[in-house]
Amino acid sequence: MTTNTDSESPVIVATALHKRYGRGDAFVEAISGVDLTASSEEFIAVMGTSGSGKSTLLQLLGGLERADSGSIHFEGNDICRMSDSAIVSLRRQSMGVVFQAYNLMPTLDAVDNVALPLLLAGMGRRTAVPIARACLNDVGMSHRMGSRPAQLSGGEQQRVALARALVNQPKLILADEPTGSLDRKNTHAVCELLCDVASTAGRSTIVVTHDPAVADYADRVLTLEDGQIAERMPMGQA
Ligand SMILES: Nc1ncnc2c1ncn2[C@@H]1O[C@H](COP(=O)(O)OP(=O)(O)OP(=O)(O)O)[C@@H](O)[C@H]1O
Repeated sequence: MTTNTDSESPVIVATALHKRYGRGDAFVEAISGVDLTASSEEFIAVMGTSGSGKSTLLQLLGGLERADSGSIHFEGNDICRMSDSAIVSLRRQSMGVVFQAYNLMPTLDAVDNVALPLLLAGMGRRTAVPIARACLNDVGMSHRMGSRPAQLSGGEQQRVALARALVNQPKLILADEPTGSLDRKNTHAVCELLCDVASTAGRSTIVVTHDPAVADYADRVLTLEDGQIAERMPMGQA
């Protein structure tokens, strides 16, 4: 059970974000004055037409792209004012990122793919592998721990990618079209998993999606239009 304080405390707060690509006359205002607060245990879906800035927003929140102005407060830091190396450490420690293209290492089996972030963070294999196994178990992949990505279906690969995103017990999960290449059944299975992992105290989950079926699982849907938040809809009114 969660207290009000838990569910109301923000995990990440982005203020007045702007991001422009290109220069001179040939620029695109990808994000134009976005404010976003994500609370503990909140599952936010970001929707909007192609080119409206969804992926850019997610990349800014994850520190994968730099904002031109604004601030992003997360874990006591302003990501917009951190060095690249500090952002990489913060992401490794406290964020889990999932993409439509699962980005799994083709030569590694599922366990080693999931253990990789821990190994990169300096953890020894003996400690990392049991944690990776537990995460694979959590996403229903305990029977395919020794399989390499090419031996797994799209839905299974996405489960492994989700397990990898969860292995560092992140405060923030950022997912860009995590169900984009999945069929209905696997889409719902991955959404159920995302809902489960989203309901962890101190954690926010932000998912970019075109799929209304995914948005149905969210606590809140933000719609981007030309780099700005057009609507804020509590679920049930979407
Ligand atoms: N690296 C880049 N260089 C130049 N322009 C970019 C770059 N990345 C994105 N853009 C532009 O910024 C705008 C927002 O792109 P973004 O990928 O964030 O949109 P999106 O809503 O995620 O689109 P989609 O749903 O098609 O993935 C688009 O006009 C896009 O062309």
